[in-house]
Amino acid sequence: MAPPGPAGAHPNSAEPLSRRIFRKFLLMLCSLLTSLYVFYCLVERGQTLSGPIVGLSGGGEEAGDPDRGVLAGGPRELAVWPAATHRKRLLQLQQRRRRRQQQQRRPAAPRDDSDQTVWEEETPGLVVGPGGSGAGSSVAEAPPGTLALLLDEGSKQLPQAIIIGVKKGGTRALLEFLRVHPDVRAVGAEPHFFDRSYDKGLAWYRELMPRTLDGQITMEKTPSYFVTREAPARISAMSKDTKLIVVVRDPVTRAISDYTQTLSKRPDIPSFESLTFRNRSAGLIDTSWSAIQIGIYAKHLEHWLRHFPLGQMLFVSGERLIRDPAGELGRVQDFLGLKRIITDKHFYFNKTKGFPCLKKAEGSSKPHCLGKTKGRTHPDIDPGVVQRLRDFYRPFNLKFYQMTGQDFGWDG
Ligand SMILES: Nc1ncnc2c1ncn2[C@@H]1O[C@H](COP(=O)(O)OS(=O)(=O)O)[C@@H](OP(=O)(O)O)[C@H]1O
Repeated sequence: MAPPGPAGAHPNSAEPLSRRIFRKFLLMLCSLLTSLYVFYCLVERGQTLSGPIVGLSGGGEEAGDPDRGVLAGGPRELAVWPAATHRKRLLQLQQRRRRRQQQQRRPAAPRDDSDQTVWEEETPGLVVGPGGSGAGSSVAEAPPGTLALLLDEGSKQLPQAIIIGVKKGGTRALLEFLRVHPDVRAVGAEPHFFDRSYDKGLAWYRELMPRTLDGQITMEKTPSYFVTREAPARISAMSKDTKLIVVVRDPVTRAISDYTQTLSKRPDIPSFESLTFRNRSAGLIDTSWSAIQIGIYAKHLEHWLRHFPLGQMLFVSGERLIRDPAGELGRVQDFLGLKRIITDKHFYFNKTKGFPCLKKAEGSSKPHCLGKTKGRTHPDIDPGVVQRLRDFYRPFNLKFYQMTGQDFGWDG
């Protein structure tokens, strides 16, 4: 018979000491293994959802940007939007790579009839200081393997949509605003392929394009296409499905804007009034002057409609693009089959500039207005000459309204 134990002692207290120690050891081992497993799972989850992204972004500009549904809050949002976040980061990396390529390709002697000279100044984040933008500094922190993998993603495509005009219509503003959309990738400079460089071939043209991922649209803008006779047939030969966007503006203001640009580069040119007329006393307009000729929209449109159905063209009002950029961007996103991501939350009116600006430009967290060559002060033009031009354009404008089914309101 075993000796009685102390009062209240456990019935198993008779168990040998070594066995009790072994049981305790087993228990501790189990808890240790469980903790290790839980810890491992947490680390795994963290890496899948945010590891490379957080590592690359170093904090990320997306935080608190509910518009894109990316990184709006904590782990729950990460769990919901990992693909979108990854994609956004890819975009930033690709953008940096594109900037490097564009800087290498910078045109040696820009022509004076386009905004090629200023696109760089107007392309947000191109000049990256020592600290770099959010995207810039993040690239430097990326593990080399990850970076190489990310930079190799996507491929260059011919554009599926082109802003074909019109010069001084507001084409740069439209492109810069559209680039905010995560599914739009656009070349910054004007390629001038279908008017000046067609002989270089489509492979050359494609090489100018940024890389895109599945579902992203490649775009470019060259406003002179709208008035280039060969452009409709050439674009149609590239793809009959190309979507065409035309930003139009009151042709009289457009002509003055065009003249103002030329004047800024060649201050010694004759006055607007004298260039307008072939014979001033007879009131005969000089339609061979490009500043006047470009504004006869109905005539140019006729050429396009021989190659493209009207439904494949979108006419954006340059005036509304200034008054209500989000409204016009809504129409453009619908036309391109894009989710309406760019909304009024993306814009603010900059009183100093006198134009709407972006709260955050593509790949940047800073506000961005277009450069000083956009929104120039126009010279005062003789009101009689302005009236004569209004009379000249009226029938063409009415024809253009009929053709497009849109009244742009330039004639009262
Ligand atoms: N948000 C914003 N900021 C600045 N400027 C704006 C904006 N939206 C439209 N615009 C108008 O765009 C006009 C220039 O048109 P483009 O970009 O098509 O010019 S260009 O053909 O590419 O040279 C430019 O013409 P000017 O005012 O004559 O300089 C502007 O009126």
